[in-house]
Amino acid sequence: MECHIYYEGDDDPEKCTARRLEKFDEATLHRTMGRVPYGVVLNPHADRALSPADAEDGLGTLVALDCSWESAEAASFKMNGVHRALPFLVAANPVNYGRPFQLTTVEALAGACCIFGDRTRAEDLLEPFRWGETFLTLNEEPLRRYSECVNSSDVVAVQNDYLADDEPSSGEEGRS
Ligand SMILES: C[S@@+](CC[C@H](N)C(=O)[O-])C[C@H]1O[C@@H](n2cnc3c(N)ncnc32)[C@H](O)[C@@H]1O
Repeated sequence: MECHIYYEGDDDPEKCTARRLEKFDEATLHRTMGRVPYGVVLNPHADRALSPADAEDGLGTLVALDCSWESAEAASFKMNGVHRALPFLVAANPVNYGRPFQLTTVEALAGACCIFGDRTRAEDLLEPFRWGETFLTLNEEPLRRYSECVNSSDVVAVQNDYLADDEPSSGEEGRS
């Protein structure tokens, strides 16, 4: 699975996972939108959830946008391709540990590889990060279940199990 990243360069370079992926030859960074190849674009604003059915449409290419979350608005995702949102997965990085949906670029790419059944590629992507393995451990069950789905509707049905578990039970709201 080829990984390409459109790099905005507006986030803390010390914590930027895209630059580290480039350093370890795991992804190609692009600073010009026109150079980003066609592929499955990991876009949290997309209407449809990523599923194994998208693997072929992306022609073996995954694309992410590396920028700060402040600038990751819908209009920023102008890359050419099949736009898909990742289903419920939790972050393992120290900044957003345990938070669902708001993943780093490497977590998003690795999660997508797992959903496409390419666990080895996911492990290679996460290898340069000290918390990389934790991402796979934390999300072991949902990643396996998503990878066994046929299409986006199935993925959303599985996701609903985790969303229900993630809601605070009555009486817990407001507790610190
Ligand atoms: C907003 S950037 C933040 C990058 C962070 N500064 C880093 O160093 O990794 C994260 C990117 O990963 C992808 N991504 C993260 N969470 C996602 C989700 N829930 N669905 C789809 N793509 C997601 C998107 O391409 C998004 O732009």
